[in-house]
Amino acid sequence: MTTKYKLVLIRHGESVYNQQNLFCGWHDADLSETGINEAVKAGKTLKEQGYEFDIAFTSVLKRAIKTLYLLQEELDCHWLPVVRSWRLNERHYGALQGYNKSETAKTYGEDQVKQWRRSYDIPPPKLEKTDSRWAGKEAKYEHMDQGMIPASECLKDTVERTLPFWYDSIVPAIKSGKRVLISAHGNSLRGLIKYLDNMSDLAIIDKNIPTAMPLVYELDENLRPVKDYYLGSAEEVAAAEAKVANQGKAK
Ligand SMILES: O=C(O)[C@@H](CO)OP(=O)(O)O
Repeated sequence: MTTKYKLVLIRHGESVYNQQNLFCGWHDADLSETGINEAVKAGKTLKEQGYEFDIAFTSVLKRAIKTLYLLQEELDCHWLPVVRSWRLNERHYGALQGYNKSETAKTYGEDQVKQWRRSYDIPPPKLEKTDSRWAGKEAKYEHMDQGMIPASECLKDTVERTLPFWYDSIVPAIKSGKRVLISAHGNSLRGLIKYLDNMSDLAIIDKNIPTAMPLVYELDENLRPVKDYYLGSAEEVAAAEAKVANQGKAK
């Protein structure tokens, strides 16, 4: 297999919800100061390593949009066409959104929290339409088919709504020779990676994505991965992955 295309994926920088260890999902949390710095650092790394892009894709959540903008600042490519879609949003965390992950582990147990966070097909408890956190109340989802607004999602649900966007919008861009950058979220990217790497439902459980660390996928002509790597040292990546995994511990 030889590399024909390079795709760069990045999870947004640390958000204020990540900082406070709260389940975030579709809540539109902003970047924290650390998250801003992480995104700037990632932009500098891409610049130093000579990465250039022709198009970018992101979600409709500001932590991913702002991360992308900070990369554009560093790469001096503000002109880049940017396509935003709710289909790249974070996995919807249902009624858990806004709750502290460690506190939730203390109440329900670490195993239950790990199941909610990482099982492939068990969704967290649903959010009611009457709840003030219901996404249907937000302007950004006004034009969306209201029946598509999730009450909660497991990773399988997330994959099912992300892949149509991959096939319809991202694949044609890659195949037309455009250098693609995707700024998204821990779980929307885990879903995409599961698909690209053909990972089993069990294997994906232990995959955690660090904030704002560029992940390069080299793809062959059929868009199958030839290799993938983070633009960061192995130690840095391992520490950042462990940090994400440990967020669900009771502590
Ligand atoms: O809270 C969330 O929305 C996600 C990403 O921050 O968290 P987790 O890693 O627990 O799936």
